[in-house]
Amino acid sequence: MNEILRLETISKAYTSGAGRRVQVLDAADLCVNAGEIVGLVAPSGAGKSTLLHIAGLLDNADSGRVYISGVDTSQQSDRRRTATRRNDIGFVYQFHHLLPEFSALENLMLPQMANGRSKATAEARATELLASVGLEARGHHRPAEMSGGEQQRVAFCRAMANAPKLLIADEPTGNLDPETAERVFVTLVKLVRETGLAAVIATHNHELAARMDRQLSLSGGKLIPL
Ligand SMILES: Nc1ncnc2c1ncn2[C@@H]1O[C@H](COP(=O)(O)OP(=O)(O)OP(=O)(O)O)[C@@H](O)[C@H]1O
Repeated sequence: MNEILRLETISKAYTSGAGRRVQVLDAADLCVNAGEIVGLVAPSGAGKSTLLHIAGLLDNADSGRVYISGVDTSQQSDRRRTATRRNDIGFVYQFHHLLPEFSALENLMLPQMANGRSKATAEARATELLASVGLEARGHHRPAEMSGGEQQRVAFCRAMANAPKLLIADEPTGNLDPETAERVFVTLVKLVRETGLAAVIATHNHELAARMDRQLSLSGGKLIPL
């Protein structure tokens, strides 16, 4: 088994403005292998986004450890962890967050060039990625010139642009009508399967979650199988 993500006894609490302490995660454990898609289905406020932010190295846990490909990121410097996040983790959110003034191709080239790829190499990969989601004809369109489903497929490609090992997706189809959500979800699964990524996908959609390899929920701050 090629373990990509391991969370060990992750705890996180927030203190509200009124001084009330909310223990969102309480010694949560998770292990995801390469090629595995894990669905995270839990009620609103259960802590899905908090967990994904910690797993994606966007936020720190109060205690516990996050391993990416066996490396304990809790022991890394901030700089090193930022590099791990940029190189090894791709993110998809409910809203596409593409840069509005740039074309689809440019949106896929920029993160690669920021990681040191040449313009020509970045463009070749961007073109290949767009073709893999059936959007070869949309490369020169800006986000506003594409449908919601197309925008989200470009966002998936952007998450894959730097060939990450781990994909973190927070409600990736939450903003789409059911039919488009279905089509976009199929594309996401195809991309993940082709690349052998490990993926953690939070969704409110039980039907989509049922088609992932494993489904987990959050209860009392812990991850439990569904
Ligand atoms: N910065 C913060 N300060 C205080 N409380 C917070 C903060 N961020 C999140 N919370 C609280 O932590 C809990 C978990 O939030 P989180 O966003 O992780 O839930 P979620 O499961 O992703 O919810 P949703 O499905 O509605 O997006 C909620 O009760 C939320 O109000």
